[in-house]
Amino acid sequence: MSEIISPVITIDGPSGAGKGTVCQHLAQRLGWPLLDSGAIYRVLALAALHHDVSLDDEAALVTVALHLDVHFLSTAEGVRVILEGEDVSMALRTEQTGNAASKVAALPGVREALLRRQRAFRTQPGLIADGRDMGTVVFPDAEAKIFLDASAEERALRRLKQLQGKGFDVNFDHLLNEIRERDDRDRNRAVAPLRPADDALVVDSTAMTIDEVVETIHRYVCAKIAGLA
Ligand SMILES: Nc1ncnc2c1ncn2[C@@H]1O[C@H](COP(=O)(O)OP(=O)(O)O)[C@@H](O)[C@H]1O
Ligand SMILES: Nc1ccn([C@@H]2O[C@H](COP(=O)(O)OP(=O)(O)O)[C@@H](O)[C@H]2O)c(=O)n1
Repeated sequence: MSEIISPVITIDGPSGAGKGTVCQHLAQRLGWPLLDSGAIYRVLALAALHHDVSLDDEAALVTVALHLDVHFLSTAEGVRVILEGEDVSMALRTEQTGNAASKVAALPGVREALLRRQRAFRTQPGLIADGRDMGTVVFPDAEAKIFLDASAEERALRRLKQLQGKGFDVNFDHLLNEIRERDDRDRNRAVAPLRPADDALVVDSTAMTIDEVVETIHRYVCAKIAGLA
């Protein structure tokens, strides 16, 4: 009996480009589940801190990655992330955690250790995968690949408003520096660097509203799935 391979839509791009927002809209429209791969790297960074593992100790981080005890719970208020029985949903979204995630994500052994866990999210009727290397490494056979970008200044502004809305005390210059530092690390690492897949649609959202981005990507994805694009 031949195995049925579920379709995947990948949305990759730098921090603050709008990947999570677009993925949530697509998930609602298509009724497909989501993989937030960045959350897995963030959880690993938090687990390392909990266990006093240094963010450059590759061997110890691989062990933590292989035994990660994490659950993603869908609730009316959104997804709650439970690490080793503790709700870490708030700590997960800080820029410090994002920065720590990008340090552990640069280590080849860590990426290899998390590959199978990410691929296991592939399911019927299809998967929407959000990250940095979804279209290039994790799901190279995806049906539709999108690389969503925006200027660093626009992304820092979006992040500022988003974090302020959640009650975090943040500052634009600091966020811009952190975004640039993280972009640099993600784009220049040796394994699975942040870059568009050769067959990705590149969307620059700097001057686009959320609705415009969602419409553009939804239209492209539908055409791809129907075999028209
Ligand atoms: N095109 C857009 N214009 C204005 N704000 C946007 C746009 N896309 C996303 N945002 C906002 O920017 C913030 C970051 O978006 P998010 O989807 O979390 O980005 P990412 O997942 O790429 O890091 C959110 O508050 C979101 O509402
Ligand atoms: N597929 C992925 C997803 C995230 N990451 C790393 O994890 C960090 C946090 O990812 P994220 O998607 O949660 O970050 P934001 O785009 O939400 O800021 C990124 O800066 C990357 O270094 C990765 O290397 N590969």
